[in-house]
This record gives sequence, C-alpha cells and structure tokens, in this order.
Amino acid sequence: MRSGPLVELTAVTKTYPGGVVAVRGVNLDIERGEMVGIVGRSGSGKSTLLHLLGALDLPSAGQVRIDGYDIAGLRDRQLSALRARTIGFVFQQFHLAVGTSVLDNVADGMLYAGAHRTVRQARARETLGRVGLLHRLHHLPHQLSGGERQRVAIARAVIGRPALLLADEPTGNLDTASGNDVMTLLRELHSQGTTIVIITHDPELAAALPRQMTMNDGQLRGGRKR
Ligand SMILES: Nc1ncnc2c1ncn2[C@@H]1O[C@H](COP(=O)(O)OP(=O)(O)OP(=O)(O)O)[C@@H](O)[C@H]1O
Repeated sequence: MRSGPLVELTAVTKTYPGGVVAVRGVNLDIERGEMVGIVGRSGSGKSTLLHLLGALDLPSAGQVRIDGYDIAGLRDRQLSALRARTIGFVFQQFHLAVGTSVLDNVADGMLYAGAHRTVRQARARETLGRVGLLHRLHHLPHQLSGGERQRVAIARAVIGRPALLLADEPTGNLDTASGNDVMTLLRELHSQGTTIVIITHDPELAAALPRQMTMNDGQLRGGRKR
C-alpha cells in the first residue's frame, strides 16, 4: 500500500462548457480508512466533486491525486486501471444490469481482473454473503426491493476490494428502514478497512458520520485538516 492520503485535491476547479463553475478551488485530503460525508444543497457541486474524486472526470484547474498518482499524468488506459483497482462506485439509481441475475451483476464487478467466470461467481457469492443476500443469488434486479438492489450494487462495487468506495446519495431512493440498513452495511465495510465517501443532501445522515464536509456553491468547508 502506498503512503500519504488516499485522495488529495489541491486548488481543484471544474468549469463546465457554457461556463458553470461547479467546483471552485477545493482543497481536500481523504486519509486511508476514513468515512466522510459531503453534504450540500442541490446544485452545490457534490456530484461533480464525486466525479473528480473518482477520476471519472478531470479538473479544469488544480491537481487530483489518487493513491499517490496525479490523474492528469495518466493515459486513458492507466486511468481506467486505477479506477478499476482502487475505486468502487455506488449511485442513487443502483445501475444494475437489467435481466442479469444478482450473482452475475456482482460477478461483473470484477470483469476488469480477467478472472474466469466461475472464479468471479465464487467471489460474488462470498461478497453477497457479506451484504446478507445469499438467498437472492438467482433473482433478477426487478424482483428485489430497493434496499436489496442497493445492497447488490454495493456488493458489485466492493467485490474487487477497492481501497475507496464513493457513494452518491446511496439512500436517496430508499425508505428510512432500508436506508438505515444500507448505512449499517457501509459502516461495516468501513470498519473492515474501506475508505468511504458519501455524498448526501441529508444533514442528519452526514452528521452521523465520523467526518463531515459541506459544499456550498462549489466551495468545500472542512476539506483539509492541517
Ligand atoms: N454536464 C454538465 N454541464 C453543464 N453544467 C453542469 C453539468 N453537470 C452539472 N452542471 C452544473 O453544475 C452545478 C453543480 O452540479 P452538481 O450535479 O455537481 O450538483 P449537486 O450538488 O450534485 O446537485 P444534486 O444534489 O441536485 O445532484 C449545477 O449548477 C449544475 O447545473
């Protein structure tokens, strides 16, 4: 494992074509093993920040380092490899493959590793055990509740044991009880060593996390501790 913060943003700005400045001069360190909430109103720039944290997008100015790598210095293939090895993503809308079993949805989270399907399925089974869904292996996504779907999405995101899990409004489509189950699961993954960043517009949810930051009009409060 490399030393230094897992994610380091220095003076990061993201301007969209058309001129909207979605993220302005953000400095942010996320240490290995942290669990962080980023809270902010709709349009404050949270999703844009998450895309930058996950190297899904490049900054217009400033530097993003992930696991020690300055992402601006990587070729597309190196960037994809870094993402695949290091980062898992969870979204509000689950994004599961329609018509594909729960087991294969999760097994596909390891496609990048080039392992045989039976190996991936064995890992998927083990990971679905961790999220409490061994009784749903052969169901299709549309046969699951929202909370179950999100647990499948989390299993897919962590099957490759990424150092960093980025979750964009992971409870946004769930009722309170299922949302609490998903948060409990994320805490468990955190206690097992995964660094987690959760984007939310829910101040209560963010307040319950070990570290919180606030996004306001593209600016981040609480980003750097030193
Ligand atoms: N692809 C894009 N092109 C142009 N402007 C964009 C694009 N994506 C987002 N924006 C703008 O950037 C600003 C920040 O958007 P972003 O989605 O990051 O906010 P958010 O805090 O995640 O909002 P929400 O909670 O509603 O998802 C908004 O003003 C938005 O309209």
